[in-house]
Amino acid sequence: MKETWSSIASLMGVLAFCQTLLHTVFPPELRFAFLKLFSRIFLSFSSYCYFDITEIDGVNTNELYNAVQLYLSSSASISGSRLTLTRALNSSAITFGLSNNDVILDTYNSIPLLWEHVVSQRQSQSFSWRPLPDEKRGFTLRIRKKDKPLVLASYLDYIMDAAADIRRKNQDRLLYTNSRGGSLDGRGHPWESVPFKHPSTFDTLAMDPDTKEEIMNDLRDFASGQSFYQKTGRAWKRGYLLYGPPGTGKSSMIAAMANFLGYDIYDLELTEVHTNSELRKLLMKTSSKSIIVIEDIDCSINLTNRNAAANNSSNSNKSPKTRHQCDSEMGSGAMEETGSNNTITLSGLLNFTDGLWSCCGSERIFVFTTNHVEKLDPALLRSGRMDMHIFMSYCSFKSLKILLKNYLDYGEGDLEQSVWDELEQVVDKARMTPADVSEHLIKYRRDKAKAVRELIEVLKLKAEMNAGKRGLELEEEQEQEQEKRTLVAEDDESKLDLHEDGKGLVIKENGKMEHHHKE
Ligand SMILES: Nc1ncnc2c1ncn2[C@@H]1O[C@H](COP(=O)(O)OP(=O)(O)OP(=O)(O)O)[C@@H](O)[C@H]1O
Ligand SMILES: [Mg+2]
Repeated sequence: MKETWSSIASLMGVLAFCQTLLHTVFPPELRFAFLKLFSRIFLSFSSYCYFDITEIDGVNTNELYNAVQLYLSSSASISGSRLTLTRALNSSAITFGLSNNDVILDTYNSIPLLWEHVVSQRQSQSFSWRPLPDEKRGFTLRIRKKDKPLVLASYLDYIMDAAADIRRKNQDRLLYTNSRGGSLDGRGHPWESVPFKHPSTFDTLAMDPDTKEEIMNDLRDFASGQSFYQKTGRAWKRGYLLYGPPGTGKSSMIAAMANFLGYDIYDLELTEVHTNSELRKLLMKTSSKSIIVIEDIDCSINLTNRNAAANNSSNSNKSPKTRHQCDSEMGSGAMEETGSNNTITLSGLLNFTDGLWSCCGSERIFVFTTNHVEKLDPALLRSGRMDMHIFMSYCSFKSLKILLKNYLDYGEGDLEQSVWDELEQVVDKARMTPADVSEHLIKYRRDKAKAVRELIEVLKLKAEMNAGKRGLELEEEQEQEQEKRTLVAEDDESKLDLHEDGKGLVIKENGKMEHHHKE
């Protein structure tokens, strides 16, 4: 018995010695290693496993941390009573997040997941190339061990996607331009961006409501059609061609599309791009969920001569050549044809929108605008390339109603029926663009009644002018017809005409008639 006690006492002594040794002799790193060992033993008996997602991973910012933060900020079931509020640069919305050391319960496929936001003070820094924040932040995810495969397989991807969506919704759209052509900046980007705050929406757009609805449905189907595009083996992209006279709302429509879908816009200035490969580079640097716009496509490039273009492109594909070589090979004829020393070709552009390269991202919309659709090559118009052709026309009665509602807040019952009738009668004949009409409404918007009166006057005037013009055109046409007829008659007279008229032979030559009586 005495021996047992003495052995216990000696064991205690050893333990106490170990503890003192641990605190005095062993450096903190070793103590930390011991603690880690103990926690590992503890965890091996626990039915949970833990994932740490730290804010800074080595020297890089951990993207997953930001994504989790955003994702959790969208969750309404935050348990803590203290929330952190943030507003990012260029953002119009405020997001809230978990406060320090707060927890939140999430469920995914009916599996419970517990998130904890762990914040601790960073120990005084040794030398570092990059100063680190004073606080060490991270999320710890606790899940049941048996759910681990599912979380690793899809939950984290789901969080990344959800965070990207939230970011897009919170952040203002961006408008990118390639003002430097296709050349790259210091960070290897060919695009420059500015926040895009165009107020145009489908509500403010004056056009036929049925067409508008059709376009909106088309966009909706496109944005939610990932599985459809995958199933049918098509690249997830769509092309729209907007055509019509200047001031009919083509650019406004693009802005409305971007605002409707929450996409960024890449405004491609084709005249600044010099080669097909530059064009391809630009395409590769566009992000998904974006609208790539080429305005006034008929003015940007000579798009009518596809064969010549194809030859040029195949020439330039054979071996890399300098611009100078290429230009001299193209010869002055080609230069005159394109109007500049641009070597972008129609086939290059078609590859850009349609070829294999167009699939290097997904969920992208191409929009081309033109005032002269008849000038475009049929290759550009064939279906599959430009899926929807949208004609933006002069202001119709339906469009006018939208403009009156938006600018003057005049609905159906706010004006007398006779006024509506008057407007309806003249608006089509006036052939005024929505831009002209809205200019008028803005001018007199302080006096609404006057605005409508003035508008009717202008519409009538334009309608008369058009009718006059049409009258003049008709007169001109008639005159021309008359001239033609007289020319034909003169022509007929100049011919030799022989016929009998009962009394004898009549010879008609160059307008002169001779009678030869029968003997
Ligand atoms: N359909 C429309 N609905 C509402 N506003 C319009 C419409 N069309 C034109 N506007 C007004 O006219 C202005 C010019 O329109 P916009 O720039 O969209 O015309 P566009 O068709 O792109 O012309 P262009 O062919 O010259 O580029 C816009 O700022 C907008 O206020
Ligand atoms: Mg425009």
